[in-house]
Amino acid sequence: MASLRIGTSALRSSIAKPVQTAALNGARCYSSVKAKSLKETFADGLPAEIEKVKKLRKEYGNKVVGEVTLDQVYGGARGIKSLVWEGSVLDSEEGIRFRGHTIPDVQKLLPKAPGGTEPLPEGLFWLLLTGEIPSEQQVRDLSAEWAARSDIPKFIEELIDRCPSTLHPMAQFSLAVTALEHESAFAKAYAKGINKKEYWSYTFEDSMDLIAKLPTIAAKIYRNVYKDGKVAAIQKDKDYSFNLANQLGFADNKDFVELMRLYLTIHTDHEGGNVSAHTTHLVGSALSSPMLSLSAGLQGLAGPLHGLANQEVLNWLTEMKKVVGNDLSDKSITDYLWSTLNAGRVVPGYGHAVLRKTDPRYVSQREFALRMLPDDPMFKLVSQVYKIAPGVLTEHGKTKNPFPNVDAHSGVLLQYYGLTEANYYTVLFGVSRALGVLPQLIIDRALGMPIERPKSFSTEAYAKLVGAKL
Ligand SMILES: CC(=O)SCCNC(=O)CCNC(=O)[C@H](O)C(C)(C)COP(=O)(O)OP(=O)(O)OC[C@H]1O[C@@H](n2cnc3c(N)ncnc32)[C@H](O)[C@@H]1OP(=O)(O)O
Ligand SMILES: O=C([O-])CC(=O)C(=O)O
Repeated sequence: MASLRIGTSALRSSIAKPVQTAALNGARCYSSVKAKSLKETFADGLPAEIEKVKKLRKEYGNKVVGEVTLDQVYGGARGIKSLVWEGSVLDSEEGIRFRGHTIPDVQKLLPKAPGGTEPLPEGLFWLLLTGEIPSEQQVRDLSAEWAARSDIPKFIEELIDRCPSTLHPMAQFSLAVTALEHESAFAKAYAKGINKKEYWSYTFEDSMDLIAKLPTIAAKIYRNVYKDGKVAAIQKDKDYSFNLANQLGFADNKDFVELMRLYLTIHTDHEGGNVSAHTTHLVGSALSSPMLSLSAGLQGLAGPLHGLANQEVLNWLTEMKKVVGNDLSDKSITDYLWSTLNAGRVVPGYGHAVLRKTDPRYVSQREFALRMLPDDPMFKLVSQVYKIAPGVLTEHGKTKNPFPNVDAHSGVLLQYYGLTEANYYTVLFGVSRALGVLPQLIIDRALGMPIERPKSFSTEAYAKLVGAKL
């Protein structure tokens, strides 16, 4: 472990040098381990990526990729192609593919922990950033590197300690991530004045530091709000998900640790247009640091139509259980669904802006539940809602997608293992989402993506544009 620490600090100090040297220095420091480092892998692939985009734009830059209707402008920009996102693409019928791989693919292909069954999210981070499936050694090295970078500054701990327990965990989380700005190598280097070509290297270092520190921050919030405030130290020889589970206080159950590995893998990335990804990208496009960019993304994730829906689902199911008791008949669930809809509320965990079928992230969690907790009463309730809700929502006639999304299932798995505090759930989603949005931020800086600035018009101006008289 000592050699790793030397490796990390040397890697950090190397970032003031030209990009290629920095990457090679990083690799040399890990030479005892042999496997090619993540930074080196990314740096090696970068010239070809830059060339690919340059060529595409030179040869096809003036091709039309779509048209925009007035309804799309007023309809939340649904379907408008205007973003570049390399890590994943979402198909409305099939669901997410990470660099071309489906969820069952990554469950099969990505390295697991010794004796484990679920993929390690470290591997998905590697895949999203480089497009390559990492070797087992590369994933072990990444776990070790994140563990080595995990210490959080004392003032961040004190900041979290000063938050009232009534402040929502997501507000505490984004507050702490914002305050990590203090540690940003990118912001410090930019203030000194650096060449644009070096932006990605500092963004990489900040992203690695940020990800490494999230479990301790997330656990501190959980332990402060719901337990005794004490957080276990990071175990430097363990993987990221084990450490998060351990710091939360649940690692004595190896099935919960496996759940964390699955959870942190599938919640990472959902192409670029969702609120948390788009916000992180947008804020980052102004060259705000990864810390400020992620914090903004987390604040979007904290909305009930986005990530917070997983909290809403468990609270809604708990309320439903109080009303229906053990009566899980079709009629009883149908009536409850209609009572929600007739109250002018949405059915949380159902519907999606892009998906038109059951979310494969829901399916993978359902499969986990069928294996691990088939008789849990709350899982039975979730299954019965899955059977009834699509029909009710179709009859209701509003939602374009009556099927469940990822958030319809996650809380039920967490509560089964004793993590029952629903208001905390979105923090776990946020830890995972960091692993999805930060690779793109590094790619944005490496490709020299510009500040984002779409055009807006007033209603009067649009009316004029379409030839309408108001
Ligand atoms: C990680 C994630 O972010 S996954 C999404 C998590 N969010 C939820 O589960 C919340 C419940 N679902 C929803 O509110 C929506 O389906 C969203 C926000 C996910 C997608 O929104 P949209 O793309 O606008 O959905 P859509 O085009 O189908 O909406 C049309 C109408 O159906 C309604 N609708 C959509 N989903 C639902 C639902 N689950 N229950 C009731 N009504 C719904 C919309 O509110 C809208 O009503 P309106 O015309 O009165 O405004
Ligand atoms: O894609 C979306 O709009 C929402 C979603 O499921 C996610 O961000 O994971």
